[in-house]
Amino acid sequence: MTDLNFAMSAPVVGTSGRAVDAGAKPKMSARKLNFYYDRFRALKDVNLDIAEKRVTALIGPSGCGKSTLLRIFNRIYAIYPKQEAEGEVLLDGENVLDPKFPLNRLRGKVGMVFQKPVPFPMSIYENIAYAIRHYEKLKKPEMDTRVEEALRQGALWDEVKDKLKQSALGLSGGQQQRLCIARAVALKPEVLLLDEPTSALDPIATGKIEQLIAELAERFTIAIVTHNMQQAARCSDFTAFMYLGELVEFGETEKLFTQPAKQQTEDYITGRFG
Ligand SMILES: Nc1ncnc2c1ncn2[C@@H]1O[C@H](COP(=O)(O)OP(=O)(O)OP(=O)(O)O)[C@@H](O)[C@H]1O
Repeated sequence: MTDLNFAMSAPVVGTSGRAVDAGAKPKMSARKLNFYYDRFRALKDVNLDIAEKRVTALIGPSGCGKSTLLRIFNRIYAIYPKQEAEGEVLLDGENVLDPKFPLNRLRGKVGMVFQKPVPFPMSIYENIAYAIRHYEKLKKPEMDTRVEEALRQGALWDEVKDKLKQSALGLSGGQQQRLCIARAVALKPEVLLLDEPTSALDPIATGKIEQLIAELAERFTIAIVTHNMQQAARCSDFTAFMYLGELVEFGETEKLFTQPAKQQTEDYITGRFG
């Protein structure tokens, strides 16, 4: 598909509860995006818009290229040999794949949270402060405020405020993942990429992260890779269904799950394959 049309006549409230209306303008866009692991073409001419301050879910069977696509959005692949992207990824109109777009600037604007929580082996406070220090020089009281703000945004403050000096490795898996989200939002990014952020968590911790995603969508543009279709339906405003490296269908989540336009999408969401 070529361009996405966010301009709709009447405002619609999506399954996430947020308005999916004409106000959803593209924040990040993939244009004719191809990706190669050496000679293997993992993405094929992908065109996709990620709407500003909305949640976009990437779904599809294992190996279809969801994580690859997410990893291109913050150029994380660039550290690996023999991995190459062709085409463009526009962030507010600027091509972030252009080597002239500084990596540090990109990482400041586009944060990422991985499947397995990866807190640094240091205190809860330092996990946040260490990330901030990479970008900003703050005095102690300002840093304290920023750390608190980030932990509040990560919906973790109340649980950790009395043990900020304790090791982050002592937190539960769900708390560790919220810490990783707090660490990402502490840098005040514009876009948050979440790569299966709940796949290692139990249903209660998953519920907390989903609630957190809904809160964060007020401030950030979010793209989430998930295997869990109920999660995509609950959390996202737009959904992209991918298959074998191609973007098969993209649209409002509610529509895609209730009236998919393509047979392949219908087969996948009804569990006929994948
Ligand atoms: N480092 C790599 N080297 C070679 N091929 C890779 C590499 N990483 C992924 N691939 C291949 O690229 C394709 C897309 O993989 P990707 O991890 O993006 O899929 P995915 O949809 O995220 O899958 P999953 O849901 O299983 O995580 C797959 O065929 C995969 O085997």
